[in-house]
Amino acid sequence: MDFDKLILGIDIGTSSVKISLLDSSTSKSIYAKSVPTKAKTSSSHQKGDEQDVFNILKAMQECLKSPGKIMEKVKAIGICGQMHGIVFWDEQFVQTFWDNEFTNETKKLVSNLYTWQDARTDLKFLTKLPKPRSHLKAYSGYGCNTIFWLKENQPEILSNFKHCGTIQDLIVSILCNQGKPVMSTHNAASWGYFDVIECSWNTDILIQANFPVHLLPLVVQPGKIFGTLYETIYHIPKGAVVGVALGDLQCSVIATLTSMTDAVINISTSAQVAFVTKIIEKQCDGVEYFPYYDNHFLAVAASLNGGNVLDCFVRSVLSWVSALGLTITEDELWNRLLHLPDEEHSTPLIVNPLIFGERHDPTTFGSLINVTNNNFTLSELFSGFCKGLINNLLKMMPREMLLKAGIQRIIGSGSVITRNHIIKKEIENCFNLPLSLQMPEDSAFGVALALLKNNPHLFS
Ligand SMILES: Nc1ncnc2c1ncn2[C@@H]1O[C@H](COP(=O)(O)OP(=O)(O)O)[C@@H](O)[C@H]1O
Ligand SMILES: O=C(CO)[C@@H](O)[C@H](O)[C@H](O)[C@H](O)COP(=O)(O)O
Repeated sequence: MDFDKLILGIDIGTSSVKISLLDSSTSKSIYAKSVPTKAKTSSSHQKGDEQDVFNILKAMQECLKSPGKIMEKVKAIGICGQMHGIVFWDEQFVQTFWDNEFTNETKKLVSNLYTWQDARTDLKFLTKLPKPRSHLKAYSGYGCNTIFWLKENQPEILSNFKHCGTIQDLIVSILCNQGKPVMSTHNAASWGYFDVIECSWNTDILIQANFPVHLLPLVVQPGKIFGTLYETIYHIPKGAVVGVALGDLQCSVIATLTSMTDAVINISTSAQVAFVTKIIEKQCDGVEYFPYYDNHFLAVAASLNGGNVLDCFVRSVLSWVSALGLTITEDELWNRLLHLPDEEHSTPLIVNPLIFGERHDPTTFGSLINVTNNNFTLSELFSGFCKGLINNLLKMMPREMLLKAGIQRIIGSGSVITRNHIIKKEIENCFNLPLSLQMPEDSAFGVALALLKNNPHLFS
């Protein structure tokens, strides 16, 4: 088929980088690819969660290499990714990508990515911080709180680097070869201390608390263009337009939502239930209102327990297998777990899977209930974890809240839903609404679609 104008969407997820090529004349995805980043790296803090930026860039390069000559048709590039996290860099670092020089020397020009799972800012630390002037609270793993912690404990990180942003902001800067980032409200709101209504950082509050406000990027509305591609790479022509980076959460919704009566459940490393609304309701524990588009918000129950919990379970089983002197590959174990026969027990095993706590309740962790002499099996344990994840989402965003908002259907997206039949069935059971499924590269497709919708003139 001959395509005229393509839009490339890139999603920098917590576990993998995904790309999608969207045909601007049909708004359909014509190519998709996902590459695991394997970026988790050791942290100097016991509760830290850090990723190696080079591994993320390498996974992105592998994705970009794969479509080949068709990339010559790319007119615009949209980038989204994991929210809340923060990475620091120097002007020169951006250039190293273009010089193809990822050496130990260039490692000094960029920090690790401190992810949304970083829990070093514990409750004790958070209580010392000023209260943000925003309808959004600032939790552990949020960029501004991580800066507060670094200022007190590792000030050299703040003095060694000139710029900071989310990982997707860094990638936008790299592609345009401009060291200084510009952020969308999606990502700024995910850092905390940002007033979405005023579109401004809480600079006065932050200055009073001796926060290095000079590090905070300029913020613009989502849909704005940041710049253009600096040089031709992977057949993508120099000059292709690059949009300001967006949040993966918002992009997963843009990709899938067809009506205001739909809610979206996305499960990848994390898990969320969200719907679009114009009104910020009185907040209840676990539901936040993140900026979406055009004065609309996303009411979101964002759980810290998603695919990462199943990953943790798989790793535990792998370590038991190895302790017994046996072997099984990780892929084979996933495959077996996803195809174990269903079991019926008069007393089913109940798994409360809160391995990572929740933002609104960070000190309550997981538990097993109703263990009997016949239900403590691999099948019951795995399906218990899967079901527990959905029951936890339901607790955070009750069905009544969805019905009150006029929601009539749930759209399921993210690789963990599309690959896991237990999770699909439990969503239908728990939420008791029709479920429609979308492809796993949803956010990469969504960020490309957002560029098309916000800048139709570029593709006419
Ligand atoms: N081989 C596998 N088979 C099925 N599921 C897997 C496999 N490997 C990882 N997963 C699940 O996929 C999740 C990551 O999904 P992914 O879409 O790559 O995440 P993200 O968008 O956060 O980068 C993991 O947390 C894990 O639950
Ligand atoms: O944490 C929130 C929102 O508060 C999430 O919805 C948001 O999507 C974050 O970016 C995720 O935590 C990371 O996404 P993913 O890698 O699990 O796809």
